[in-house]
Amino acid sequence: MPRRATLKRLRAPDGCAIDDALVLWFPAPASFTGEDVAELQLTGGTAVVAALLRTLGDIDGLRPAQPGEFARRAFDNGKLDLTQAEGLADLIDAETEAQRRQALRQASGGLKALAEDWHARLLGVLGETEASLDFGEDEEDVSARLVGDQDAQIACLAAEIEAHLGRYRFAERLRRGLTIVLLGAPNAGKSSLVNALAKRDVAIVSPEAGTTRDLIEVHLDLGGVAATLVDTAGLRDNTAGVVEAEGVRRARARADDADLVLFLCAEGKGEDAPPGALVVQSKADLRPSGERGTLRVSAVTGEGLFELETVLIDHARTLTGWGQDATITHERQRSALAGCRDALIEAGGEVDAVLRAESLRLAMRCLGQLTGRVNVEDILDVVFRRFCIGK
Ligand SMILES: Nc1nc2c(c(=O)[nH]1)N(C=O)[C@@H](CNc1ccc(C(=O)N[C@@H](CCC(=O)O)C(=O)O)cc1)CN2
Repeated sequence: MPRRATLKRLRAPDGCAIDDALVLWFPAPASFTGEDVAELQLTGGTAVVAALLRTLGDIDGLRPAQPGEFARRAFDNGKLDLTQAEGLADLIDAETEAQRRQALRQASGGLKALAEDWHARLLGVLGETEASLDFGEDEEDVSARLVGDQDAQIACLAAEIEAHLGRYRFAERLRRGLTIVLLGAPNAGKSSLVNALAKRDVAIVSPEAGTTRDLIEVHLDLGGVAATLVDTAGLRDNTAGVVEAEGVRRARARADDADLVLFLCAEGKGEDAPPGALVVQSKADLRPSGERGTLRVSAVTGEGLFELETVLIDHARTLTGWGQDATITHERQRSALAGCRDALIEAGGEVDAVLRAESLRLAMRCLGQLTGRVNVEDILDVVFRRFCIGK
């Protein structure tokens, strides 16, 4: 029965029972891929699955799907556009609430709908531009009025796209997760803080300065935003050996690329913190209470940890444009849309109707690349390779 779960005994060709399974039958075109799809939901277990795969493998024309093959077929059959396929891959990878929401919006066609609206409007302007080519000299008034109208429409489209492009940076950070690098002198208590924030022992701590040599990463969920906290070797110039020196070099390199640097200091006010770093005073239990406004934590007593987490969540949300519902989340999407915007700006400044029409067609081609409407085999490979087996 189409689209109904039915309990069936599965048998090998020789009649031997394999399993009692739920069978779902999705006749084309109402399926995920748009093709006929049969789903077998087995009891589970290694031997059951192996027996079924053996039996299916003996059937001519059947083979296991490649990674991304289901999504690719759905795309080829018009069930998904490229931005939806990207959203789906992100949804599968999503680890936090904000990532899930952003990915689901894209998977359910948020960007596709915008692109289709832009495409329809572009087509309208292009049609008018081409029509104005047919006006003669004696109809100059009409043609001038039409050009003014087209200019307004083109400028409006370019501005709308620009506004979406402006939020890309935030959405991209949210999708891949933030990198927060912890810097500070040896023995400032960085590893203890990492363990306290991770709420488990991930980094080795000892009273010995220079314990952490290589980078240690922990994943945090900062109020729905995914972040990787990187514990580093303490910064000192007279390192104990080549291994520690390399650790310090790596720490600085990671900090240069970080979205946020936390500078931890056990003494003083962090005067030697790099510019833009968030300064945190550690070992608060051993210090006289400091001035108001400075973040003070103690991994021993837990003092200040809640406040630090609150500040980190605040930063994480600011860095990822919390509540902005950005639509462009991948560099591929950004560059296609930037091309579209550039072509629109070009078209807007163009007085010659033939050249203007040419730029408008280029803008439409860029939109086609965004959604995959334009056939671009190399782009498709990159997008669908990301999926795991069975999707
Ligand atoms: N059993 C099962 N659960 C699953 C999936 C699946 O493939 N199988 N999915 C796999 O990702 C997700 C659901 N995604 C799906 C997307 C589209 C269709 C589908 O049949 N689409 C048809 C009909 C739509 C409708 O009736 O509204 C279509 O688009 O024409 C099914 C599942 C999550 N859960």
